[in-house]
Amino acid sequence: MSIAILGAGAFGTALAVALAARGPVTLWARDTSWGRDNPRLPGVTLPDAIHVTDDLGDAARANTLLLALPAQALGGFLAGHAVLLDGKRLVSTAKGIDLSKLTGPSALLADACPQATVAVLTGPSFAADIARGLPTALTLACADGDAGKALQHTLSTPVLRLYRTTDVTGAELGGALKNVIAIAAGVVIGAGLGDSARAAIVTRGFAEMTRLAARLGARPETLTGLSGLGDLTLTCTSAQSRNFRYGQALGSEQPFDSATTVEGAATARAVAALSRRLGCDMPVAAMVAALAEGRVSVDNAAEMLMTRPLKEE
Ligand SMILES: NC(=O)c1ccc[n+]([C@@H]2O[C@H](COP(=O)([O-])OP(=O)(O)OC[C@H]3O[C@@H](n4cnc5c(N)ncnc54)[C@H](O)[C@@H]3O)[C@@H](O)[C@H]2O)c1
Ligand SMILES: O=P(O)(O)OC[C@H](O)CO
Repeated sequence: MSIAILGAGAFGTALAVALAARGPVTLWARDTSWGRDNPRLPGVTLPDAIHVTDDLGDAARANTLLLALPAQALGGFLAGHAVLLDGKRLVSTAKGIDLSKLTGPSALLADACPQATVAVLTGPSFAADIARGLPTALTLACADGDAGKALQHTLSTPVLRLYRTTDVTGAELGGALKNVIAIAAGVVIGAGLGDSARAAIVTRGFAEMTRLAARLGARPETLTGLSGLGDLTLTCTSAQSRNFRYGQALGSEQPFDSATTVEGAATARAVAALSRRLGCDMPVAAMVAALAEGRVSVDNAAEMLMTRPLKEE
């Protein structure tokens, strides 16, 4: 099985390094001027088994293509290149909800490439950890059980352990929504509101993650698995997380580098729109969207969440 990774950001590059332990991998980037040392993944020199190219036609000759692009870039990329990708095994690593279509990456792929086998790779995993060969467990979600099993075997290594599910909706929503809650957790810590408040926002955030996922047809056990609770735990507790750090900057009114990929900010806006459409209460996500757009202050956001009507858990 030939494998290519489309997108040489931190995660695409780390996956290439991990999979190169099993055999040749092609890594496609728009700009390859960095040679064998990608500034998106500092301290890692690419092994020889990785063929780096800026020729998408060359990369798309592989039969398994991992799309490691940010969620808000995926739709535009597919609009330009779907014809090269259709009929392949396509695996998205994006953790977000597309703002214009209000869908996850699997629907974008299926719409653009109707003959493709579509899957999602998600779960708790920092690119730097994967590139260092640290043990990591992920979820491979594919609606076609047999195709999912084949992909699980193609993409697992001795240190990259993939579990599989057919619940693509649940897996991709877990990955998208945890980024929103991680921003909220970062805000709490950045604003000095304390660890107890962080535990509260993560738990209530998880409640609304499961509520929205259920409304969209996800299975509850998927949300308590690696792709949901697992990734929520990682992202809300580690300063390695860009979403968490962005939240910390918001909470402490510090500047944040706008070139950093922070999937949860756009996804919070998408979730706010979805929650209005579905009549599904998502107060933490709504507050993250308002904070990211500068519509409320941190003090007001905390007060609004704490003074909502009292209710059962
Ligand atoms: N970094 C991680 O630890 C990690 C872990 C798991 C999942 N993810 C997810 O993987 C996705 C990618 O994240 P990342 O960390 O690699 O981001 P990144 O910011 O490091 O890299 C994004 C890459 O996408 C490229 N890109 C952007 N728009 C493009 C376009 N239209 N066409 C071609 N290339 C384009 C950029 O040039 C860049 O190389 C995100 O959804 C993220 O949530 C990241
Ligand atoms: O750095 P973040 O916040 O994008 O998180 C990276 C991964 O999604 C963690 O699983």
